[in-house]
Order: sequence, then structure tokens, then C-alpha cells
Amino acid sequence: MSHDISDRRHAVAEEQAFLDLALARHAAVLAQLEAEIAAAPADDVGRARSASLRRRHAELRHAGEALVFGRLDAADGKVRHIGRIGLHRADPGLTGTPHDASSTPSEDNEPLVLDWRAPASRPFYTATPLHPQGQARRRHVRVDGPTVTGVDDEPLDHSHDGRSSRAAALVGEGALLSALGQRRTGRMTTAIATLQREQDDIVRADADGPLIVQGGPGTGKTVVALHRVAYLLFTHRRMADQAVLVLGPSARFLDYITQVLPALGETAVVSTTCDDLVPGVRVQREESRVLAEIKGRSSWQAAIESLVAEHRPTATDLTAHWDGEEFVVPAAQVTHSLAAVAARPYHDARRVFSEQFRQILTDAVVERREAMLTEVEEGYEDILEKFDRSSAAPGGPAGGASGVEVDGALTEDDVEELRERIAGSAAVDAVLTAWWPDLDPAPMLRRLLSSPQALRRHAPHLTDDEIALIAAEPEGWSPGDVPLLDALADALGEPTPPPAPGEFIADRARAQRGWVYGHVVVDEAQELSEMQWRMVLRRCPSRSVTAVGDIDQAEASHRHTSWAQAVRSTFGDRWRAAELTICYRTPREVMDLTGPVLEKAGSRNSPPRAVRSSGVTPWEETMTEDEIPARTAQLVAGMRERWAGGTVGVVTTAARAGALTAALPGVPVLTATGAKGLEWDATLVVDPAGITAGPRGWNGLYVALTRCTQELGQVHVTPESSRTGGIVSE
Ligand SMILES: Nc1ncnc2c1ncn2[C@@H]1O[C@H](COP(=O)(O)OP(=O)(O)OP(=O)(O)O)[C@@H](O)[C@H]1O
Repeated sequence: MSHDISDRRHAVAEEQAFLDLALARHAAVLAQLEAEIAAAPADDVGRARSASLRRRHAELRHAGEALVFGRLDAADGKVRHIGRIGLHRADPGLTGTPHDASSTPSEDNEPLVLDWRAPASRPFYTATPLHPQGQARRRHVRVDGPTVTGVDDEPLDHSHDGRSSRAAALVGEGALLSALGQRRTGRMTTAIATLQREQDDIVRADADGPLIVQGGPGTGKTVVALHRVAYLLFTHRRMADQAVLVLGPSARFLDYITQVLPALGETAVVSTTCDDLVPGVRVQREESRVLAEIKGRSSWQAAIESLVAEHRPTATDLTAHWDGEEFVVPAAQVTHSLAAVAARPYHDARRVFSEQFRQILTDAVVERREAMLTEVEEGYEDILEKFDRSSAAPGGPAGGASGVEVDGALTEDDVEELRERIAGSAAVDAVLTAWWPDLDPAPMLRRLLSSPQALRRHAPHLTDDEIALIAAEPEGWSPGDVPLLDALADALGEPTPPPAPGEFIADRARAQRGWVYGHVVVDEAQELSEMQWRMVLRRCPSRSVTAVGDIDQAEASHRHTSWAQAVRSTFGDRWRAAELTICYRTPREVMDLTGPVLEKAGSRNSPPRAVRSSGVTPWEETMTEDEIPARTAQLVAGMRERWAGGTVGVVTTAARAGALTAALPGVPVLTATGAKGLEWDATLVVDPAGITAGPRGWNGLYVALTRCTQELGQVHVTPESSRTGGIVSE
């Protein structure tokens, strides 16, 4: 035992010495970057360089939190330290870069700290005693600021083959369980030190097509998705240049994950919800489930295309006036030009047609001018001829006009000037606009949705009842309208190229509806409607998409119960599946309750296997309606006391949320939908029967029950004044 303690002390001292070295190097690199930023010239090149240095500075500053968190001792004796960011021993390049990631460092250029995303770091996440990958030991280094507080060692050599199957399934069990047992702060933190094998496989998977990750509650889907973003941005320069889009289920969820990517040093990321994805469009009201389902169907794509097709102009003679003369471009020529732009979006086609039209007009004006000049010239030559003849007569003037050639052509400069005048002509523009107007998607969609006739014409998939429901909707956009607006804006195309403000790529991407991202991550992907999936695809035509979700937590109004159904209209069968099987959040005591709930939800899956137990037995209490406000306040107060320094949340029905929020000041009271993706140390579920009464209610209850990391309480509501149960255990 004492031998163990002295070994441990020695290990801590050893890691402290290394951390001191890494911190000193970190400070030196930061200072060097600061000097370079200060010295950067104020011209354009200097500003661009300084922006890139500032980004690296910010990335490095964030890395201070997890400068070193692990160590691998190879079987050949080589020692490598792993950290949030690569750090070289001496000057070249100062920090690890994506370029470094793909090349194995040479002996003499071995980095001081290896970036966790570099290929050489991989065994830290994947080596096992059965497959040690050339490693003899994995060490997790626990650090508090500049101080090493402990180490967890895992031998990976064959002498430890006989370890328990659970331990063999987990990587760095001690460090993992310690991280999972921490109080929750209301903000997700990074998990780079304790990513598990099945998670790491997904983080580093190829990004060249859609990857759909199924995982039960608490299996680390969000963790995996966010670490994957950091990994992809590090590994593929292209993604950093195009930015990555992260779509989450709610603003509250985005707030919850807000610090993970900056803590991983990433700035080329836009995080938003489907509702907020289209710049300039705000959701102003909710909609019924029925309407949400109707508007989510992929058949709207055809309806939108039909609507736009109806607005395209039909060929006709086009008449323009130039310098007081009338020019007619005949319908046959217009037909020809229209056919050439038929495949382009509406505004794009208009722009190209307009250029062609102006060219045709220029040619016509030139032709007529030249014809006129020729006429004038011929008349002039007649006169000259007559004049020549008369002057050739004895006594006529000396010399003659014969031999003077006027060829009736305009000079190139004349034609160019004419072309420019026609290009900038408001009168010509007016002719085009009257026939092919610019269209604004918002009023156009509003007109479609409020007109039963138009709906019947363009959306033949809708029944009369469905049309009546849509047409009776009030003003203001609802969530289901946003993908329709996006589809319409896309089919129309941008009338003029949008501006691109902002220093960072993410600012520019966020401001442009038509931005094409390098990769898109969708969290809680089971909730997306087919039309929302199309919004995703429009932003990533390369289909480099990672979607994480739990089909068993689906509450949305669509009727999908499998991923194949959910993404068929988007990806067909061209997507890869991956699975996460271990629940890190919810303790075993709670997960044991969820099997029957899942069954009632109609799922054939089993809940994921909980990795830990909290030692707290879930409890329930029954009370009358009148007792709810005061008694739940007492129960929540008890929970807050038990989990002091942590968080407590309440999940209930939409109908009860308002009154409970008033009764529980300072406590988040959410519906199951609102609680998606979130977690607290302790959760109180109020009125589980009420939650299950709604459509997909059992899925909702499954979400509600799985939000806690430690303690679960349930409050049942009874109409009688009889009350049973109580706190069973703490
Ligand atoms: N490898 C890990 N190391 C440390 N913590 C982890 C790890 N994996 C998951 N966790 C923690 O487990 C909890 C659940 O993770 P996460 O929210 O990513 O799960 P999820 O699958 O998205 O859950 P849900 O479906 O309920 O939204 C979080 O607190 C997360 O930090």
C-alpha cells in the first residue's frame, strides 16, 4: 500500500515537472504571438496576418485549461504527452497545425505536447490490454490550474489481459467516473480527456457522406458531435475555410453547449436552430402538431417549385424604346433565350436573360444605326458621284470625292459606349421588370398559404381539410413555415449577391442564407421534418453531414420511427449508421425504470447500459392538484439542498409549466420537448401521466426521466385528497 502511495507521489511529481515545462512553453509562445500581433503592419496583408495570429492566440489561451491531460508510454519506452493543442519544443510554427496532424513527427521534431486530434494520440482513446497498439500504459493526468492533483494509470500490456469486461470496455475508468460524478453547472464541458472508444470512432470517422449516429439518452451524442467538429476543423483545412454548421433543438440547448467549441478553440462554427437558420426570418408563433406534420412533408418541395414555375414569364414580343425608336425582340427569340436559362433559379435566370436581352437590343440598335449610316453613305455617294461627274466637266472644281470610303460601320468604341448605356438604362430595366419582376419570398409564401385555390393548384398532395387548416392560420411565421420560406428563397435565388460582412468566417456564413458549409452537424436529429432536412442539404450539397439523435426520443409530429424512414427523402439509402451504447449521464437506478417506458413508446430497442450508479433510489410522491405548488416547492428545495453547488430541473406538461414556473422561482421548469439534450444533477418530473397523455407522450416521458445525473423524483397528481408515497431513499 505504502509502496503504491509513494509510486503515486512520484508520478504526480513527475507530471508536475512536465506541466511546469509545458506551461512555460505555452507562456513563451503566447508572448511571441503577442509581439507578432503588435508588430503586424497596418496594411491589408498585415491586418489579415494579425487576424490569423489573434485566432491562434485565442486558441492557445483556451488550451491553458487542458494543456496536458494524458500520457502514453509506448512499449519501446517512448513517452508522449497529450493535450488540448499541440505544442512544439522549440520555435517552428509555434503550435501544432492541421498540417502537423497528418504527418507523424520525426524523432528530433517530436512535439512537447501532442494535439489530442493528431493520429499519434489515437491510442490514448482506443488502446486496450487486448489491443495495446504498441503502448504499455495510459495515464490520465488530473490538473487544477497549474497544479497536478492526481494521476490514473492503466497498464496496457498483456500481463493485464484478465481485467474485468466492464473495465476493458471503458477507457480511463477512474478519470471517467470522476468526471461523470461532478456537479452539473448548467453548461456542458469538454470531454477530451475521457472520450470513450465507441465515441472516438465516431469523432474520427470519414466525413465524406452522411453519418447517422443513434444513441440512447446520455450516451454522449452531443459530446461526440461537438468533438467531431473540433476534429474535422483540425484535420480538414477546407472545413475551416467554409465553416461548420451546428444545428441544435433549442436556444436553451445552444446556451448549454455554448462553451464547448470555444473551449476546444474553434471559431469557424455557426450554432443555431432550424427556426433561426434563415437570416431575417423570425418565428413569431407556435403551430399545432397537425399543421407541423403537414408542413414538414417533403412534397412541399414540388409545391414550391410549381409556385415558382407559375411566376416565370412566358415568351412574348418584348418592346423597348431607344433614342425615340422602337425595337421589338420577337417572341421566337425570347423563347430561345428563356429555354437557355430554364434550369436556373428564378432570379439567376432573370439576371442572365436580362444580359442577353440587353445584348440583343444593343445588336439591334447597332444594326439599325449601321443600316442608316449605309443609307446615308449611299445617298452621300450618289451626291458625290453626281458631284464628281459635274466636276469632271470642263470648268468644274479641281480634284474629286471619288475614293472616299465610308463603310457604314460603327467603331468599336461607339458600340462599347452603346452597350454600357443600354446596360445601365432604367428604361430597359423597366421593360424587363414589368414582364419578369423581382420576387420577395415572404409575401409570395404568405399569398400561397392563405389561398385555398393556390394551394390546390400547387400542392395537390393536400386534402381539402388540410388546405382549410393552412388557409385559416393567423399572420406571423411558425416553425413549419421556415423550411418553406427557405425552399422558396432557394428556388428564387438571390436577386442581388448578398453582402459579406464580418471578420470571421462564421459571421459571414451566418449572414448569408445561401452559404455552403464544409460540414453540418445536426443534434437531436430525430426531430427534423423532411423539409428541415432539405434545409440542411441545401447548406451542404456535398452531404458531409453528421446527425446524432435517438429515434426513441422523437417527439416531433412526423411519424418516423426509424432512421431509414426519417432520412429516406433526404439521403435515400446512401448514409452510414453508427451507434453509441453506453449511458454516461443517467445512473443505473434510473435507467432501470426506463425499459417499460420505452416499450410503451413502441420501441423495440432497449435503453442503453448505464455506466455508473449514483446510490440514490428514484422516488415518487402522489398529491392533489391543490397541493402541487407548495409541496413541489418543498421537494425542489430539498433537492437543491442535497445537490448544493449543482443544478435541479423540473419537467412537466405544457399546461402545468406556467403555474410551476411561478411556484418555483429560479428553477428551470420545462416540457419534455424543451428539456431535450439538457441535464441536471436532480430532476423532478411533475405529472408523468399528463406527459404520457399527449401524442408521442411515452417518448416524452423517456426524455424527462433521463435528464438527471444523480436523483430522480416523480410527482403524480390525483384528484382525491389521498396522498401516498414519500421520499424512499436519498
Ligand atoms: N466520454 C465522456 N467523458 C466524460 N463525460 C461524458 C463522456 N461522454 C458523455 N459524457 C457526459 O455524459 C452526459 C451526457 O452526454 P450527452 O449530453 O452528450 O448525451 P446525449 O447522448 O446527447 O444525451 P441526450 O440524448 O439525452 O441528449 C454529459 O454530461 C456529458 O458530458
